[in-house]
Amino acid sequence: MVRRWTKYFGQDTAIKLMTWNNSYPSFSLRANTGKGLTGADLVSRLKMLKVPHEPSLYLDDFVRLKTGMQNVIQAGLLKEGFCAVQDESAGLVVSIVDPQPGENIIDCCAAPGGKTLFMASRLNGQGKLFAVDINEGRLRILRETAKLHQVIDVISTIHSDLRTFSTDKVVEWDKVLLDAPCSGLGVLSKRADLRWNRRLEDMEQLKHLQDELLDSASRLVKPGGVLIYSTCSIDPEENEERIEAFLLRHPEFYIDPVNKYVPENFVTNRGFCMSNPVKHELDGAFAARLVRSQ
Ligand SMILES: C[S@@+](CC[C@H](N)C(=O)[O-])C[C@H]1O[C@@H](n2cnc3c(N)ncnc32)[C@H](O)[C@@H]1O
Repeated sequence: MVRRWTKYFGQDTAIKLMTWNNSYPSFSLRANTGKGLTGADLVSRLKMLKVPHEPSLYLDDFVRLKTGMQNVIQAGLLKEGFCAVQDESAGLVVSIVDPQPGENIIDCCAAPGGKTLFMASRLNGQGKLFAVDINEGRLRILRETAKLHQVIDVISTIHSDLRTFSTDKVVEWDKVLLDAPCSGLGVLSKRADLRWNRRLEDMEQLKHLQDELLDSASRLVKPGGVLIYSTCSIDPEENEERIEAFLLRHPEFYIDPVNKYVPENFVTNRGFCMSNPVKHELDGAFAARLVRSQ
């Protein structure tokens, strides 16, 4: 991992990344707008609880906490669906999907539902969100949380392997999100276990799966529709390289630069979104927005 980061980012950034991953992680909360709440409501609850917080620099309705998560849990804010724990890097992916009321959206690797629930809250009760996942237990969590967050009415869950689900489907979705299984190398500050478990061979298998899932997800996009590919990895082989390889296999798709959807300092020179723990003090994540031509 150290060799890989030094190769891709240089020694200075590699050291900063390791320092970040070894420090105490900060958390973000998203106010549940699906229940009619706002960021201001969340801020006033946190003030009442005397939990130190600051508003997100990038997203409305998100706040950052360095400490005090135990108080938030004990006060029942998560249990009552007042807010969700969600990193801003995940919020930025939803900004790139840009869900609009009335749209037909499919989340291809949806569980446990962080992004599904945020997207559902943006539909304002109009439209449909299909949540596919291979893991039934994780889909159950998604359904339970969707009820709690009062967004279940717009969500349908589908327990399936995306690769079989997509084979006999008519292309019909306005927007298709593929939040792919990945190494998780962007979230090591919160997932200390991963740094001991990841092996180089995993990376080869993951890249193969990511290509297969991208091909499957692309079958679901209607002409003129949008495919969003995201990971919580900062590794170029799981990100830019997967998209470049996909575009060679699928010339019917082109890159829609993400400048319209996220702040400029997240946009790469190819028009992708990249959050970097060292630069943005968020989890590392990647997203590409691709449009299917007619
Ligand atoms: C990165 S996680 C998704 C996180 C989720 N989007 C969120 O925001 O909470 C990847 C998910 O892909 C699912 N998955 C892996 N292989 C799959 C496949 N072949 N078909 C469908 N889902 C799959 C896993 O079960 C896992 O829940």
